[in-house]
Amino acid sequence: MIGIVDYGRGNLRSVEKALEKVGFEATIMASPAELSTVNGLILPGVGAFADAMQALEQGGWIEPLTQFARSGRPFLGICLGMQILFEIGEEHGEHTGLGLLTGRVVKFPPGRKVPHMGWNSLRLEQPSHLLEGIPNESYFYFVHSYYAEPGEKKDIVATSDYGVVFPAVVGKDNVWGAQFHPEKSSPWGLQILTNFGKWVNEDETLSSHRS
Ligand SMILES: NC(=O)CC[C@H](N)C(=O)O
Repeated sequence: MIGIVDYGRGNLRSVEKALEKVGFEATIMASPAELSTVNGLILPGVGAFADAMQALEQGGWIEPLTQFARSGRPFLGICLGMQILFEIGEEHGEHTGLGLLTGRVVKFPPGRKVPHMGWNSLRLEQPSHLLEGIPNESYFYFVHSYYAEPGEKKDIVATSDYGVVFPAVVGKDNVWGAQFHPEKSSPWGLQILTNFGKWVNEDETLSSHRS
């Protein structure tokens, strides 16, 4: 079972529907107490960095999400949900993120229209389970004005180019993020959700972290 974190800032239904479409059961979770019942987690997000972190804090999510990431179970952040995986966000001042990945989230430099909105292609930087079967240069749907600058280059799995080459997919161990919206990026976004769902089903860390 895949949990979708409901902290009042997400495109929850579209993520749930997309997962169902590709044959995976998902549950929208309004409380961190439910984290013990899921084998994989999706953190969606729409809006501003600090506001999302505040909403997570108010909902009592921060420590439980950190524990979940430590448990080794698959964790995927989408769009703003990916950005807040990092240590610092520069949207409207500097704000602390979840710090599950090292690095910061910065604004696109002047000279291009923001938000970067619409379809853009992906360049695969390294092989990964999450992007298995995704051809190089396939298109995904983006809406964002900020992008991640990971502290570790090896966490960059795929990039896109919007005048500046930025990470479109990041990942380290079990913690992954997509700057685009896989749930709105048929057909290849659905392939990514399929890969994630398969990974969740194959993962066996839940039983050892259930206590
Ligand atoms: N679409 C969004 O919610 C954007 C997330 C973030 N505020 C950004 O601009 O990058």
